[in-house]
Amino acid sequence: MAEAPRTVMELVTTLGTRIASFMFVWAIIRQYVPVELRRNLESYTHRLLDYFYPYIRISIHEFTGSHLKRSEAYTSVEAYLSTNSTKNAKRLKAEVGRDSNKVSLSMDEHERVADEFNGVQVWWLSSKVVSVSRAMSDYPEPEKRFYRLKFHKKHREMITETYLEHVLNKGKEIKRQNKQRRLYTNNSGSSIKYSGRRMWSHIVFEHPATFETLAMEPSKKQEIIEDLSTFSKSKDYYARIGKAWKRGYLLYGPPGTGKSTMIAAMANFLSYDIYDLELTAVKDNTELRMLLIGTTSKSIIVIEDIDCSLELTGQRKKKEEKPDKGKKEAGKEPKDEGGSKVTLSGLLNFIDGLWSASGGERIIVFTTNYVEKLDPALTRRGRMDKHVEMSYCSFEGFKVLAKNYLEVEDHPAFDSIQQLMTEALVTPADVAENLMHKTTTENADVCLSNLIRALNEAKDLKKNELEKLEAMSSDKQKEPVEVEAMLLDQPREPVEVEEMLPNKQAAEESEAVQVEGMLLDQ
Ligand SMILES: Nc1ncnc2c1ncn2[C@@H]1O[C@H](COP(=O)(O)OP(=O)(O)OP(=O)(O)O)[C@@H](O)[C@H]1O
Ligand SMILES: [Mg+2]
Repeated sequence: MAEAPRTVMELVTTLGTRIASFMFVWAIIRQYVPVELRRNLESYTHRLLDYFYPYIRISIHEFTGSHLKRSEAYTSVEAYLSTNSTKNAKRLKAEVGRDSNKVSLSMDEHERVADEFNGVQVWWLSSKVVSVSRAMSDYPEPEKRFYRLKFHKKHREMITETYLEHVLNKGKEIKRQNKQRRLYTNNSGSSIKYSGRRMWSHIVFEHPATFETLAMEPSKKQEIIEDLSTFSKSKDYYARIGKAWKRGYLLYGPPGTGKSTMIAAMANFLSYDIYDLELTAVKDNTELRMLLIGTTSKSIIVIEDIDCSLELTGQRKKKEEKPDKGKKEAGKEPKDEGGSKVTLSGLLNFIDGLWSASGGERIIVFTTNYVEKLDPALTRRGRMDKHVEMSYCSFEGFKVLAKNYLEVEDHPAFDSIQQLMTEALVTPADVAENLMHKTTTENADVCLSNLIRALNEAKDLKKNELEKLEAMSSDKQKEPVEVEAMLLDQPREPVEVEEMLPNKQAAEESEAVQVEGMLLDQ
């Protein structure tokens, strides 16, 4: 037992003597051997050491070449190691990135962390080189920081081919998630210089909507979440089948059912930027193409209220002169004379992905209150891959809103609300409006009774409308005679006659044929 300390002492002594001898010889070499020879000697020594040294080292420098731009590989490794090092490293540094609002942690200089990939152990070291002239110069060079990866040489192939790619991809993903997202809008046509990004102006996108706070059928919500996450992981799949990596969503439903909220939730879920494309401000197809080329990868391109945007709805547009019930505000009506010359075919080309030869994932979302007004060419499958109906509020939807707005998951008023919701049509926006505190003294009980009152009102309204419709349909029995009389007085296009009929949809099926027949007879 007494042997052990003596052996250790001997070892230390021997090692000390060897180091001292080496230092002595090295000092003599430095002093008497010419620089050129010394360099050669160093190089041979490194080669000799490398021959016996079983590890390979790869350095990734912060700045490469003469550019003062940080290397993307370095920042990706930094981001990749941030998660690993927060768990394992003892010395960390905290920074807030230029495009981020979060504090990000990374390894401090000369810190080392281990990582494991497919059962193989690797080590990362963070280090820096300080230039000798740095301290004396008036314009000091920046410190040259780098990461060094060390692994056993028997894993060379796996590390260089698979692990490094994994690190860079993972790092890019983390960087993107930490980045502040942006909401871009297209500038007015006249001021556009056709130079990519200048066509878009942006603000920081900070919408708090998430799928968790979105009120909609749970199974439908889950389907969308899965669709989005499959899409975002399908780079290789899209490349294999030769399709542009994009996905089209058509969101339709009455105002206030959460179409815009859903877009924000999608952007937050995928950490994508949003490009809100105002088609009425786009001069022509060329400008549309330039705008789209100016969008970045991993973004959602949104065209809201597509039915109100330009002459995209084909022939039927001319027929829809009368604003329907619940139609958009005046400001959202299409701009016509002298405005945009974007055509349906221009837009279809864009959706078909001809422009997106530059690759990169993009989601295109159209929203509309009137899906039936859109040209079928615009909505056919393959162009708009997913059609999502955003509908009136269900009881499940209400429960999500009650949790968001009141932090209430159960309440005695829920039973009557559930019953009323089967009898009245209200949008999630209506429900949200009632659940929101109007004063500081309003509590959950008050908000829920407000909602019950609103539901009762909606129920009465629905009842009155039904009664009116019934009255109208009984009047309709006399109509063919009246219409025939009008037609004899003043012949019209069959379409216009259809417009005059109340309850147009039902009339289309049962009576349009009859009226057209009458016209032909004339
Ligand atoms: N499904 C929903 N889940 C959660 N909140 C909703 C939902 N639908 C509407 N809201 C609330 O109502 C407000 C209006 O909704 P939103 O703007 O998303 O409706 P929209 O369908 O886009 O309407 P429009 O057709 O008029 O553009 C939102 O700010 C949100 O607070
Ligand atoms: Mg909207």
